[in-house]
Amino acid sequence: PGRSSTVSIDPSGNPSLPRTPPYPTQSVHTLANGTHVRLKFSSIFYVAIPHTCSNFKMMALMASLQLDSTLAVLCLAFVASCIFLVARSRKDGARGSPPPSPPALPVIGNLHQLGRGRHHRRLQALARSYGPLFLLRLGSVPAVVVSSPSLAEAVLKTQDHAFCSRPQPRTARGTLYGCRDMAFSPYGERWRQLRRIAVLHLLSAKQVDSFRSLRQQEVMGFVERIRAGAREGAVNVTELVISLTNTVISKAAFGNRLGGVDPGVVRHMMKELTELLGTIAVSDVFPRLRWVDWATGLDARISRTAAELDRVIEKTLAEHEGSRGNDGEEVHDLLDGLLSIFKDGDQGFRLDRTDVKALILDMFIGGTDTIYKAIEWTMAELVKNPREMEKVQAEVRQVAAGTQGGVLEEELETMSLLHAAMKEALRLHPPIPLFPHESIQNTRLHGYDIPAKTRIMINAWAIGRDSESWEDADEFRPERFMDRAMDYNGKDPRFIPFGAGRRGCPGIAFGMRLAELTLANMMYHFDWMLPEGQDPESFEVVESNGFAPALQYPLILVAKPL
Ligand code: HEM
Repeated sequence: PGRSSTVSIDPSGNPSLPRTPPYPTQSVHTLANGTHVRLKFSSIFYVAIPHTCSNFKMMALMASLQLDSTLAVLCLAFVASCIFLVARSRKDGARGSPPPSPPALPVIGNLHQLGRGRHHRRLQALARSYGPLFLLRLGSVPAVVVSSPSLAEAVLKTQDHAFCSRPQPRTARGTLYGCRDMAFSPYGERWRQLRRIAVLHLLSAKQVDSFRSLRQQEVMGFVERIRAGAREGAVNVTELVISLTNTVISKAAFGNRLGGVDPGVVRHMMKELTELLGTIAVSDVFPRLRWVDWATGLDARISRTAAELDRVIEKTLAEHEGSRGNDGEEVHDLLDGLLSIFKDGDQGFRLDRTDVKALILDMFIGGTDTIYKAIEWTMAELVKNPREMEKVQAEVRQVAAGTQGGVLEEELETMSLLHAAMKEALRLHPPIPLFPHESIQNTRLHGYDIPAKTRIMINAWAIGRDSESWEDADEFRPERFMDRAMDYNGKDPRFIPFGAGRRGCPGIAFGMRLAELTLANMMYHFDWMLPEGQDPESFEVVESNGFAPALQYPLILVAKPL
């Protein structure tokens, strides 16, 4: 008594029942123990009871049997649908919902769509058709291309915990001690420790400051070489700038203690290393075809370069170890700094000898090509836009007026037009136009599923020319940076020549101090023009081929001393 239960059975299961109810909507029965039972028939569902059953117990039994079998059918259907759904979701999980992708060819996938260089341009064109996030299959390797500021922000900042690793290409594994360096290291505790050491001990503001007189001295020498060259005719600016940046990096890393190795050999080795690192090995895109790298001679080239590099660095290391302590333990160069951590450790982390060598190579890889390209591109754009050059020159000459010997580093701070011209050149020509990351876990980006270990290529070049972010995006207009508090740190995803987030470039200060000081002195000491027969309108600022292009032809200019 007081308790009731409802049993509903759809009569449509029994087609012999008419749909309109000729049945009572309720009936009351008294059971053998005297309990009264009120049986309600829902107005929607009717209990299907064969006419032959007059006894209530029999009716109840029949009803419960029907119920049981219906429930059993329902349960079976439910379990079956669950199995189906789980199976489907597993299948979907494996495939997920991938980003859109251009049609791929069998075996090579989308490799043919990358072209033979200037990949950033081809990828920008593909982004126009497939959107700012699309998937390529490079041989058997999936790679997602990111081409808009908002997606770059997601990859480099908001979701950078998922996208903070790097692929380890064959050439980097072969030359950088199995990617024991920082730049190519997979994300993890080792990378964190290396990064901390690099940021605190190699590239900190204090360390960068400590190289001030080195920069000043080398830039003065550079000015003198231009002056000497100008007396002969036009000057090969590219060559002189490359030589300057190499010398500064080499002296910052090793001082003058090269262990008897000729500076020219160091320069040659680093050139070979950067060239190799810009090479895509067949096994990078077809991991099963390792033998092709051997057959094409790439393996031999990698081994030769690695052995030669190791020999050179071992010699400089030996000389540094020999001279340690002879000068009152004063740290002079980056290798000295690394050796003290090798010997004494740092916050419980001790570098081994291979770590020291790999980290010092990172300084060369990071700094050599990038700084010279930043200077070369800015100079080329200023020559192409003489009115902008005049404005920068006027500012530099006014700020540094009366300074003996040229522009000093402390004077750079107030040269806002110079900074703006440099930023504008880096927006149009980021020295690393496409930089790679790798996902470390399955994740979702922009509504698409990205599996772990997918390569992510950030097209900084396309982002710098995004027409929604930049008016007349292909024009060189430094004034657009005059009233924007946009810096190199990547906080604004529209401008990321140095990347951003936890893998962002740690060498910004090191690189830009040298680049700005060099450019300021070029502006201060000389008037620049194209050689006779060329004019700014017909002068084309064209990229070379390759993964990280420079100017297609060396920049040859006439320098008129002030
Ligand atoms: C104009 C000069 C430079 C430019 C445009 C530049 C650009 C970049 C870019 C785009 C990245 C990748 C960022 C990312 O993945 O989010 C990077 C990483 C890196 N750069 Fe630079 N760089 C410059 C100068 C330097 C210098 C002078 C050094 C060292 C002396 C350096 C050392 C590194 C290192 C070690 C990394 C790897 C960081 C990591 O993976 O944790 N860079 N740089």
